[in-house]
Amino acid sequence: MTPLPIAVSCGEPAGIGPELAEAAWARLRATLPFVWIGDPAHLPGAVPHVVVPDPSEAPGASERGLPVLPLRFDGARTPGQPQAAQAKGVVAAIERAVALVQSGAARAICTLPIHKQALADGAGFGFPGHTEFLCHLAGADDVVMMLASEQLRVVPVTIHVALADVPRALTADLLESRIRITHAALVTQFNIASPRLAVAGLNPHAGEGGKMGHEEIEIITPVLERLRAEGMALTGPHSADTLFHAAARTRYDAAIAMYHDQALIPIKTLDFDRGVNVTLGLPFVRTSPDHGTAFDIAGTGRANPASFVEALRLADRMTGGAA
Ligand SMILES: NC(=O)C1=CN([C@@H]2O[C@H](COP(=O)(O)OP(=O)(O)OC[C@H]3O[C@@H](n4cnc5c(N)ncnc54)[C@H](O)[C@@H]3O)[C@@H](O)[C@H]2O)C=CC1
Ligand SMILES: NCC(=O)COP(=O)(O)O
Repeated sequence: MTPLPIAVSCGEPAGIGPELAEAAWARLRATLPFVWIGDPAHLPGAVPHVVVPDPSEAPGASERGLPVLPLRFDGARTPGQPQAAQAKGVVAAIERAVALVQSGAARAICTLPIHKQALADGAGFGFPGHTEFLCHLAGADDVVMMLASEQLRVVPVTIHVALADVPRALTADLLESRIRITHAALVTQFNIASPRLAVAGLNPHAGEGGKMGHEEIEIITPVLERLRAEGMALTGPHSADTLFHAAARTRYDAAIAMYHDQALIPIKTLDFDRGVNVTLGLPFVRTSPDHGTAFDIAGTGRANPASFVEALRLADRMTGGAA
Protein backbone atom coordinates (compact mmCIF):
# COMPACT_ATOMS: atom_id res chain seq x y z
CA MET A 1 0.00 0.00 0.00
CA THR A 2 1.28 3.49 -0.85
CA PRO A 3 2.15 5.37 2.34
CA LEU A 4 0.29 8.57 3.15
CA PRO A 5 2.31 11.74 2.63
CA ILE A 6 3.31 14.19 5.33
CA ALA A 7 1.48 17.52 4.90
CA VAL A 8 3.89 20.47 4.92
CA SER A 9 2.54 24.00 5.46
CA CYS A 10 4.50 26.59 3.47
CA GLY A 11 5.18 28.99 6.35
CA GLU A 12 6.18 32.58 5.62
CA PRO A 13 6.76 32.96 1.83
CA ALA A 14 9.33 35.71 2.41
CA GLY A 15 11.42 33.35 4.54
CA ILE A 16 13.51 30.34 3.61
CA GLY A 17 10.55 27.92 3.60
CA PRO A 18 10.11 27.70 -0.20
CA GLU A 19 13.76 26.87 -0.84
CA LEU A 20 13.83 24.37 2.04
CA ALA A 21 10.85 22.52 0.54
CA GLU A 22 12.68 22.15 -2.77
CA ALA A 23 15.96 21.10 -1.13
CA ALA A 24 14.24 18.53 1.10
CA TRP A 25 12.38 17.07 -1.87
CA ALA A 26 15.70 16.63 -3.69
CA ARG A 27 17.00 14.58 -0.74
CA LEU A 28 13.88 12.61 0.19
CA ARG A 29 11.88 12.25 -3.04
CA ALA A 30 12.27 8.48 -3.27
CA THR A 31 12.06 7.61 0.40
CA LEU A 32 9.75 9.99 2.22
CA PRO A 33 6.88 11.55 0.28
CA PHE A 34 5.51 14.85 1.47
CA VAL A 35 3.15 17.39 -0.03
CA TRP A 36 3.87 21.12 0.21
CA ILE A 37 0.83 23.36 0.74
CA GLY A 38 1.44 26.80 -0.68
CA ASP A 39 1.49 28.98 -3.76
CA PRO A 40 3.50 27.29 -6.56
CA ALA A 41 4.44 30.77 -7.81
CA HIS A 42 6.46 31.25 -4.59
CA LEU A 43 8.78 28.31 -5.30
CA PRO A 44 12.25 29.32 -6.51
CA GLY A 45 12.12 26.67 -9.27
CA ALA A 46 15.48 25.02 -8.58
CA VAL A 47 13.68 21.67 -8.90
CA PRO A 48 10.48 20.69 -10.75
CA HIS A 49 7.17 20.67 -8.92
CA VAL A 50 3.94 18.78 -9.64
CA VAL A 51 0.56 20.23 -8.69
CA VAL A 52 -1.61 17.46 -7.23
CA PRO A 53 -5.36 17.82 -6.72
CA ASP A 54 -5.32 15.37 -3.81
CA PRO A 55 -2.62 14.38 -1.30
CA SER A 56 -3.09 10.69 -2.16
CA GLU A 57 -1.35 11.49 -5.48
CA ALA A 58 1.73 12.93 -3.77
CA PRO A 59 3.70 9.69 -3.34
CA GLY A 60 3.39 8.89 -7.07
CA ALA A 61 4.07 12.46 -8.14
CA SER A 62 7.14 12.70 -5.90
CA GLU A 63 9.19 10.80 -8.48
CA ARG A 64 8.69 13.67 -10.95
CA GLY A 65 8.85 16.75 -8.75
CA LEU A 66 7.92 18.36 -5.46
CA PRO A 67 4.22 17.57 -4.89
CA VAL A 68 2.24 20.77 -4.33
CA LEU A 69 -1.30 21.29 -3.06
CA PRO A 70 -1.89 24.76 -4.44
CA LEU A 71 -3.09 27.65 -2.33
CA ARG A 72 -3.16 30.94 -4.21
CA PHE A 73 -1.70 33.94 -2.38
CA ASP A 74 -1.96 37.62 -3.26
CA GLY A 75 1.25 38.70 -4.93
CA ALA A 76 4.72 37.41 -5.60
CA ARG A 77 7.28 36.22 -3.08
CA THR A 78 9.69 38.92 -1.96
CA PRO A 79 12.50 37.24 0.01
CA GLY A 80 13.13 39.02 3.30
CA GLN A 81 10.01 41.18 3.07
CA PRO A 82 6.74 39.70 4.32
CA GLN A 83 3.62 41.00 2.60
CA ALA A 84 0.64 41.78 4.82
CA ALA A 85 -1.71 40.53 2.08
CA GLN A 86 -0.14 37.07 2.31
CA ALA A 87 -0.53 36.55 6.05
CA LYS A 88 -3.98 34.98 5.79
CA GLY A 89 -2.65 32.46 3.25
CA VAL A 90 0.10 31.44 5.67
CA VAL A 91 -2.51 30.70 8.34
CA ALA A 92 -4.74 28.90 5.78
CA ALA A 93 -1.86 26.57 4.85
CA ILE A 94 -1.51 25.49 8.49
CA GLU A 95 -5.27 24.97 8.75
CA ARG A 96 -5.25 22.90 5.55
CA ALA A 97 -2.43 20.69 6.82
CA VAL A 98 -4.31 20.08 10.06
CA ALA A 99 -7.53 19.28 8.18
CA LEU A 100 -5.64 16.74 6.05
CA VAL A 101 -4.13 14.93 9.02
CA GLN A 102 -7.42 14.99 10.90
CA SER A 103 -9.28 13.49 7.94
CA GLY A 104 -6.70 10.74 7.49
CA ALA A 105 -5.40 12.10 4.16
CA ALA A 106 -1.95 12.81 5.62
CA ARG A 107 0.03 10.86 8.21
CA ALA A 108 1.51 13.86 10.04
CA ILE A 109 2.13 17.55 9.59
CA CYS A 110 5.43 19.36 9.36
CA THR A 111 5.31 23.15 9.48
CA LEU A 112 7.78 25.50 7.82
CA PRO A 113 8.58 28.64 9.84
CA ILE A 114 6.15 31.50 10.22
CA HIS A 115 7.02 35.07 11.10
CA LYS A 116 4.92 35.66 14.18
CA GLN A 117 4.89 39.42 13.92
CA ALA A 118 3.97 39.35 10.21
CA LEU A 119 0.96 37.13 10.97
CA ALA A 120 -0.14 39.27 13.90
CA ASP A 121 0.15 42.45 11.83
CA GLY A 122 -1.23 41.06 8.55
CA ALA A 123 -3.88 38.58 9.68
CA GLY A 124 -4.62 39.57 13.28
CA PHE A 125 -3.24 36.15 14.20
CA GLY A 126 -3.84 35.91 17.93
CA PHE A 127 -1.53 33.03 18.79
CA PRO A 128 2.13 33.41 19.73
CA GLY A 129 3.16 30.42 17.61
CA HIS A 130 2.17 27.18 15.90
CA THR A 131 2.21 25.31 19.21
CA GLU A 132 -0.61 27.32 20.72
CA PHE A 133 -2.53 27.52 17.40
CA LEU A 134 -2.36 23.76 16.92
CA CYS A 135 -3.55 23.19 20.49
CA HIS A 136 -6.53 25.38 19.64
CA LEU A 137 -7.25 23.71 16.26
CA ALA A 138 -7.03 20.24 17.79
CA GLY A 139 -9.20 21.15 20.77
CA ALA A 140 -6.48 19.84 23.08
CA ASP A 141 -6.43 20.84 26.76
CA ASP A 142 -2.68 21.37 26.80
CA VAL A 143 0.32 20.59 24.61
CA VAL A 144 4.09 20.61 25.03
CA MET A 145 6.84 22.09 22.89
CA MET A 146 9.79 19.72 22.74
CA LEU A 147 13.05 20.40 20.90
CA ALA A 148 14.77 17.14 20.07
CA SER A 149 18.07 16.08 18.54
CA GLU A 150 20.43 13.14 18.88
CA GLN A 151 22.14 14.82 21.81
CA LEU A 152 19.30 16.37 23.77
CA ARG A 153 15.54 16.52 24.26
CA VAL A 154 14.32 19.59 26.07
CA VAL A 155 10.94 21.08 26.97
CA PRO A 156 10.22 24.67 28.02
CA VAL A 157 7.32 24.71 30.52
CA THR A 158 6.41 28.30 29.73
CA ILE A 159 6.75 28.86 25.98
CA HIS A 160 6.21 32.16 24.21
CA VAL A 161 6.07 34.25 27.36
CA ALA A 162 7.98 37.48 28.04
CA LEU A 163 10.71 36.87 30.61
CA ALA A 164 9.11 39.37 33.00
CA ASP A 165 5.89 37.32 32.95
CA VAL A 166 7.47 33.89 33.45
CA PRO A 167 7.25 33.75 37.27
CA ARG A 168 3.51 34.48 37.12
CA ALA A 169 2.95 31.98 34.32
CA LEU A 170 4.83 29.20 36.08
CA THR A 171 2.14 27.47 38.12
CA ALA A 172 2.10 24.04 39.72
CA ASP A 173 -0.77 22.97 37.43
CA LEU A 174 1.12 24.00 34.29
CA LEU A 175 4.33 22.29 35.40
CA GLU A 176 2.50 19.09 36.29
CA SER A 177 0.57 19.03 33.02
CA ARG A 178 3.69 19.56 30.91
CA ILE A 179 5.66 16.90 32.79
CA ARG A 180 2.80 14.39 32.40
CA ILE A 181 2.43 15.05 28.66
CA THR A 182 6.20 14.77 28.14
CA HIS A 183 6.44 11.54 30.13
CA ALA A 184 3.54 9.94 28.26
CA ALA A 185 4.91 10.94 24.86
CA LEU A 186 8.38 9.57 25.63
CA VAL A 187 6.76 6.22 26.38
CA THR A 188 4.29 6.08 23.50
CA GLN A 189 6.01 8.07 20.75
CA PHE A 190 9.71 7.70 21.53
CA ASN A 191 9.54 4.09 22.81
CA ILE A 192 11.30 4.81 26.10
CA ALA A 193 9.75 2.40 28.59
CA SER A 194 10.78 4.24 31.77
CA PRO A 195 11.67 7.84 30.89
CA ARG A 196 14.08 9.76 33.13
CA LEU A 197 13.28 13.45 33.39
CA ALA A 198 15.58 16.12 34.83
CA VAL A 199 13.83 19.30 35.92
CA ALA A 200 15.57 22.67 36.04
CA GLY A 201 14.97 25.34 38.62
CA LEU A 202 13.85 28.79 37.59
CA ASN A 203 16.41 30.84 39.50
CA PRO A 204 20.21 30.88 39.69
CA HIS A 205 21.48 27.84 41.63
CA ALA A 206 17.91 26.52 41.69
CA GLY A 207 17.09 29.24 44.19
CA GLU A 208 19.98 28.47 46.61
CA GLY A 209 17.62 27.30 49.36
CA GLY A 210 15.38 30.34 49.01
CA LYS A 211 18.18 32.95 48.98
CA MET A 212 17.74 33.54 45.22
CA GLY A 213 14.06 32.94 44.65
CA HIS A 214 11.23 30.82 46.02
CA GLU A 215 9.67 29.13 42.99
CA GLU A 216 11.74 25.98 43.55
CA ILE A 217 10.46 25.61 47.12
CA GLU A 218 6.90 26.74 46.57
CA ILE A 219 6.09 25.36 43.12
CA ILE A 220 8.62 23.01 41.57
CA THR A 221 9.62 20.72 44.45
CA PRO A 222 6.04 19.94 45.58
CA VAL A 223 5.09 18.94 42.02
CA LEU A 224 8.16 16.72 41.69
CA GLU A 225 7.44 15.04 45.03
CA ARG A 226 3.87 14.35 44.01
CA LEU A 227 4.86 12.83 40.68
CA ARG A 228 7.74 10.83 42.18
CA ALA A 229 5.25 9.29 44.58
CA GLU A 230 3.42 7.98 41.49
CA GLY A 231 6.65 6.33 40.33
CA MET A 232 7.97 8.84 37.78
CA ALA A 233 11.78 9.01 37.53
CA LEU A 234 12.26 12.73 38.12
CA THR A 235 15.32 14.57 39.39
CA GLY A 236 15.64 18.21 40.33
CA PRO A 237 15.12 21.03 40.62
CA HIS A 238 18.62 21.33 39.19
CA SER A 239 20.70 24.43 38.58
CA ALA A 240 20.03 25.06 34.91
CA ASP A 241 23.61 26.11 34.24
CA THR A 242 24.93 22.59 34.93
CA LEU A 243 22.11 20.59 33.39
CA PHE A 244 23.29 20.52 29.79
CA HIS A 245 26.98 19.55 29.76
CA ALA A 246 27.89 16.19 28.23
CA ALA A 247 27.99 14.11 31.41
CA ALA A 248 24.75 15.62 32.73
CA ARG A 249 22.96 14.79 29.49
CA THR A 250 23.64 11.07 29.97
CA ARG A 251 21.46 11.07 33.10
CA TYR A 252 18.10 11.90 31.54
CA ASP A 253 15.95 11.28 28.48
CA ALA A 254 14.50 14.80 28.51
CA ALA A 255 15.20 17.99 30.42
CA ILE A 256 12.30 20.13 31.60
CA ALA A 257 13.20 23.81 31.54
CA MET A 258 11.17 26.65 32.98
CA TYR A 259 11.22 29.12 30.09
CA HIS A 260 11.89 29.40 26.37
CA ASP A 261 15.55 30.41 26.26
CA GLN A 262 16.58 28.15 29.16
CA ALA A 263 15.48 25.26 26.94
CA LEU A 264 16.30 26.44 23.45
CA ILE A 265 19.75 27.94 23.92
CA PRO A 266 21.37 24.60 24.86
CA ILE A 267 19.85 22.62 22.00
CA LYS A 268 20.42 25.29 19.37
CA THR A 269 24.01 25.60 20.56
CA LEU A 270 24.58 21.85 20.41
CA ASP A 271 22.56 20.98 17.32
CA PHE A 272 21.19 24.00 15.44
CA ASP A 273 21.46 22.20 12.11
CA ARG A 274 19.63 19.06 13.15
CA GLY A 275 17.30 20.04 16.00
CA VAL A 276 13.58 19.39 15.55
CA ASN A 277 10.63 21.06 17.21
CA VAL A 278 7.87 18.55 18.00
CA THR A 279 4.52 19.27 19.60
CA LEU A 280 3.50 16.63 22.15
CA GLY A 281 -0.04 16.03 23.36
CA LEU A 282 -1.82 16.59 20.03
CA PRO A 283 -4.01 13.86 18.55
CA PHE A 284 -1.65 13.88 15.52
CA VAL A 285 2.07 14.24 14.92
CA ARG A 286 3.50 17.70 14.24
CA THR A 287 7.16 18.46 13.73
CA SER A 288 9.05 21.51 12.48
CA PRO A 289 12.62 22.63 11.93
CA ASP A 290 14.12 24.29 15.00
CA HIS A 291 14.91 27.57 13.22
CA GLY A 292 12.87 30.52 12.01
CA THR A 293 12.29 32.38 8.77
CA ALA A 294 15.91 33.55 8.35
CA PHE A 295 14.99 36.67 6.35
CA ASP A 296 18.68 37.63 6.19
CA ILE A 297 19.46 34.72 3.85
CA ALA A 298 16.07 34.06 2.21
CA GLY A 299 16.38 33.82 -1.55
CA THR A 300 20.18 33.52 -1.52
CA GLY A 301 20.41 29.71 -1.75
CA ARG A 302 22.35 29.55 1.53
CA ALA A 303 19.63 27.99 3.69
CA ASN A 304 20.62 24.63 5.18
CA PRO A 305 17.73 22.14 4.84
CA ALA A 306 19.13 19.69 7.44
CA SER A 307 16.79 20.63 10.30
CA PHE A 308 13.73 20.46 8.03
CA VAL A 309 14.88 17.09 6.67
CA GLU A 310 15.29 15.84 10.26
CA ALA A 311 11.80 17.17 11.08
CA LEU A 312 10.33 15.16 8.19
CA ARG A 313 12.27 12.08 9.26
CA LEU A 314 11.12 12.37 12.86
CA ALA A 315 7.49 12.76 11.74
CA ASP A 316 7.96 9.64 9.63
CA ARG A 317 9.42 7.62 12.52
CA MET A 318 6.72 8.82 14.90
CA THR A 319 4.09 7.50 12.48
CA GLY A 320 5.64 4.08 12.05
CA GLY A 321 8.17 4.77 9.27
CA ALA A 322 11.86 3.95 9.28
CA ALA A 323 13.40 7.12 7.84
N1 LIG B 1 8.51 27.23 14.01
C1 LIG B 1 8.49 28.50 13.63
O1 LIG B 1 7.61 28.93 12.92
C2 LIG B 1 9.57 29.42 14.10
C3 LIG B 1 9.49 30.73 13.74
N2 LIG B 1 10.44 31.60 14.17
C4 LIG B 1 10.28 32.98 13.73
O2 LIG B 1 11.30 33.29 12.79
C5 LIG B 1 11.53 34.69 12.81
C6 LIG B 1 13.01 34.98 12.82
O3 LIG B 1 13.56 34.46 14.02
P1 LIG B 1 15.09 34.54 14.42
O4 LIG B 1 15.14 34.58 15.88
O5 LIG B 1 15.77 35.60 13.63
O6 LIG B 1 15.68 33.12 14.08
P2 LIG B 1 16.07 32.44 12.70
O7 LIG B 1 16.23 30.98 13.03
O8 LIG B 1 15.13 32.78 11.62
O9 LIG B 1 17.50 33.03 12.30
C7 LIG B 1 18.61 33.10 13.18
C8 LIG B 1 19.91 33.01 12.40
O10 LIG B 1 20.10 31.68 11.96
C9 LIG B 1 20.23 31.63 10.55
N3 LIG B 1 19.48 30.45 10.06
C10 LIG B 1 18.25 30.07 10.45
N4 LIG B 1 17.89 28.97 9.80
C11 LIG B 1 18.89 28.66 8.96
C12 LIG B 1 19.10 27.62 8.00
N5 LIG B 1 18.17 26.65 7.77
N6 LIG B 1 20.25 27.59 7.30
C13 LIG B 1 21.20 28.54 7.52
N7 LIG B 1 21.07 29.56 8.42
C14 LIG B 1 19.92 29.60 9.13
C15 LIG B 1 19.60 32.92 10.03
O11 LIG B 1 20.12 33.25 8.76
C16 LIG B 1 19.92 33.88 11.14
O12 LIG B 1 21.20 34.42 10.93
C17 LIG B 1 10.78 35.25 14.03
O13 LIG B 1 9.57 35.82 13.59
C18 LIG B 1 10.45 33.99 14.83
O14 LIG B 1 9.27 34.11 15.56
C19 LIG B 1 11.50 31.23 14.95
C20 LIG B 1 11.61 29.90 15.32
C21 LIG B 1 10.66 28.91 14.93
N1 LIG C 1 11.57 29.33 19.14
C1 LIG C 1 10.73 28.25 18.81
C2 LIG C 1 9.50 28.73 18.23
O1 LIG C 1 9.21 29.89 18.25
C3 LIG C 1 8.64 27.72 17.59
O2 LIG C 1 7.34 28.05 17.86
P1 LIG C 1 6.12 27.32 17.17
O3 LIG C 1 5.73 28.21 16.04
O4 LIG C 1 6.54 25.98 16.73
O5 LIG C 1 5.11 27.30 18.25
